[in-house]
Amino acid sequence: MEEKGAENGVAAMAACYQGFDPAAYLQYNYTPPRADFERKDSIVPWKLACLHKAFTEGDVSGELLVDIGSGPTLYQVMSGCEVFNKVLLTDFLEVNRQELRRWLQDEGGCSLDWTPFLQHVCKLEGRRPSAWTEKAAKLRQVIMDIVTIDVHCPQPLALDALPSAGADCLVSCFCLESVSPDLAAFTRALGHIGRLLRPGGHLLLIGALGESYYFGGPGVKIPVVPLNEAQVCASLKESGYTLIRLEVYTLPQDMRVGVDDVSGVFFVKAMKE
Ligand SMILES: Nc1ncnc2c1ncn2[C@@H]1O[C@@H](CSCCNC[C@@H]2Cc3ccc([N+](=O)[O-])cc3CN2)[C@@H](O)[C@H]1O
Repeated sequence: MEEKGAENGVAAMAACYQGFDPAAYLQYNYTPPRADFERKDSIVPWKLACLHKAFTEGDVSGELLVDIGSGPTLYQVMSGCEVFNKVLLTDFLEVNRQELRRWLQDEGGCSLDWTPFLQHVCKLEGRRPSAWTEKAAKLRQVIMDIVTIDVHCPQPLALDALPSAGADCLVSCFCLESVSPDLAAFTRALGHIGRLLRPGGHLLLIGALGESYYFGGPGVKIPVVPLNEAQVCASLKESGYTLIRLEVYTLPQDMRVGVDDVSGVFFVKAMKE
């Protein structure tokens, strides 16, 4: 019976995602105030700083970085693209893969201008902001593919998507808790993506704390499993990771803009045992 329940929960979640609207989602979360590069307490600069530090502090290296559940966003690989010469983007929905492909092909039609994000990461790297064009070119050069993923499958990617050695590093932002009907499914998904990572490889995980829903488009209310820090740490341990660092950002009142009920954001750097 338990297995049947789990399958039904995952199928119901997949149905919720049919109304996901990448352009609306980007407007809700990746424009001011949540993406305001002039504000010290804005969420996106905090996330970019966590990722920059994690990718550049010396212990993360290798060939292949896989982004789990990319959605329609690119910010999560803007630091990693300087460390890995192969980056694989993944998402469950074709509409998101198409959004990413439009940026990759650089023929216009993207729903969001990523320039301010690229400029901010250049500043974090001590480069002049005008180097954003070089960073965009670097990103387009290292992204090898944009493929389908389902984190609820024990084998989340197609068998030929990865070399047999696995990925050297995984990054995943706001995906697992937003696609899992409950904590058990979240923990199982962590285990499934862990199988894509070589032993000793790193996981950089960003997610929502205390979130029970978010809008994936006008009127598209998607349920989320509300997590606290202790649950995140316990799930990582149970799924075969060693925690290196956990950082938490608490949303100021004016970052709560009605598109979700997030109370905080966690950043985890962990290593696969
Ligand atoms: N089975 C599956 N396997 C893999 N990916 C899947 C699956 N199902 C759906 N997906 C894929 O996963 C999805 C990823 S977007 C999920 C959005 N997460 C919640 C949202 C995000 C957000 C952003 C920023 C801030 N903030 O404070 O700045 C807060 C928040 C909290 N609300 C989507 O791309 C879908 O396409």
